[in-house]
Amino acid sequence: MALVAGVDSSTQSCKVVIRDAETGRLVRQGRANHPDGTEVDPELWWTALGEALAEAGGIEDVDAVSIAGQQHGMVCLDEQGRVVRPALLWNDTRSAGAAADLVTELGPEFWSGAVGSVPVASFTVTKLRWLAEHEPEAAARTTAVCLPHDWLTWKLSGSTDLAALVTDRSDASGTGYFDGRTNQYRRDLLERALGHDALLPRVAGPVAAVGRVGDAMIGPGAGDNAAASLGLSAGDDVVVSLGTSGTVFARSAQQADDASGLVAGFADATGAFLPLVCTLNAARVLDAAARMLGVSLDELSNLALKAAAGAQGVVFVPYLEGERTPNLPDSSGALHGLTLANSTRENLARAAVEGMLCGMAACLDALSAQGVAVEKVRLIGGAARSEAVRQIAPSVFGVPVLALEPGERVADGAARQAAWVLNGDTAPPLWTEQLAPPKCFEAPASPWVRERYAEASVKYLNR
Ligand SMILES: Nc1ncnc2c1ncn2[C@@H]1O[C@H](COP(=O)(O)OP(=O)(O)O)[C@@H](O)[C@H]1O
Ligand SMILES: O=C(CO)[C@@H](O)[C@H](O)COP(=O)(O)O
Repeated sequence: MALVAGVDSSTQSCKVVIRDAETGRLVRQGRANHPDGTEVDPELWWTALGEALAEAGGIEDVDAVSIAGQQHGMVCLDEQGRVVRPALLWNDTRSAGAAADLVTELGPEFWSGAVGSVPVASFTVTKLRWLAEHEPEAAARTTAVCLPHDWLTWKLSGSTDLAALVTDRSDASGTGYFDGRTNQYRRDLLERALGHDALLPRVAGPVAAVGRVGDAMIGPGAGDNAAASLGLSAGDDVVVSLGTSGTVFARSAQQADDASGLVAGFADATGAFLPLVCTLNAARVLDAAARMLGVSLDELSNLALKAAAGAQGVVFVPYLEGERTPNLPDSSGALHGLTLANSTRENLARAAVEGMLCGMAACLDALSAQGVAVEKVRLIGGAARSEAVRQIAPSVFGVPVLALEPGERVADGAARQAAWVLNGDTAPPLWTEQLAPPKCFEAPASPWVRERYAEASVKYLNR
């Protein structure tokens, strides 16, 4: 039996699944935590990967491995391949001013036309501009720039040669200096941001073997959302992922071109595209609400389900990390509409779930405005484990919600890519044993919840 390993090096943790390459049956798994914070020494990801692989029983008997990871993070390397400074993650908003400058210099239409997306603080290109302006010495020492999954793939291969750095289209498309239509880097945009050219990872095709670790082939890997899309075989369904980030995406034959900046024109992991909308506030909104109420996440879910839709007028505006969609990097969260009568633990719990979901519903609207049909959604990510989220989501989204058994969809997608690399077929393997059929949640739409949220959230912009 051939085995494949898939890795998800995500914001909060590193997860590994080892599956049967032919059927997709889960054989072993492991995980390890990442540190908190939006600036992280990449060595800590490497340590976590080692721990997660060890917990999964190692990869000595594995035939192929692929690494997926959080998108956009800026990993700068010097001439010797050493990390120049801690990586700035996708949810670090210090480059919001740099993003605004880059958009003003060239115009939003230019950006969406050139690279499919109008950069916000999450994009690598804005972090490089921030580096050039605030840490010019570190910018000058930057010989190569890569992304979290590229760096881990390189480390796993054992190479120290910068020329061996490799990425894939999906993650390259989140940099802000790669055009997924031509599959070419826009070095002019890299130079505009960093102040000089730099070595960038080679962009490998979706099924290229890019190296070896022991006897195992290494696949090109992917950005985490693209890996989830590959793992789910979601067809035309729209996916809502509720991890640290909240993302909404769907496969498409065309690169998005949204000059409003709401929809990012990313590439997927199969050679197509993945229009995507992303918030900074998803699962951690529920973590924060549970902390405030002094309850577990399961208790938070029970409380939320005891309150009526609309939480008797309480609105939780969820901009706890600032926000990316809408682009409000300096905003903060708020509890709105409290009265003596509605100030209950149940309403607060419900408002947290509804607030997070209303943020995602706006993302669904943005995707739909780009021509993507939103007839039902597939729910994944850590917060999709919450029963309250599963039951309330269809009423906020206004469409049925398909929820799978809890699992590691990004790591699964990376494993499926590894199996594809191994068998070299024209299409990814059909993994009959991988996914139990999703459970469908339906509920009458509750548009007044979104209306009340819209009224409340507008009062807290940039505060
Ligand atoms: N039962 C649950 N209810 C709500 N949130 C949950 C539950 N289980 C896990 N989570 C949350 O999911 C998040 C982690 O999800 P994950 O998709 O792994 O995030 P990331 O990929 O960004 O690291 C954490 O914030 C965690 O608290
Ligand atoms: O920035 C984006 C997508 O553009 C995020 O989706 C990151 O890729 C982080 O993902 P999670 O760790 O939240 O899954």
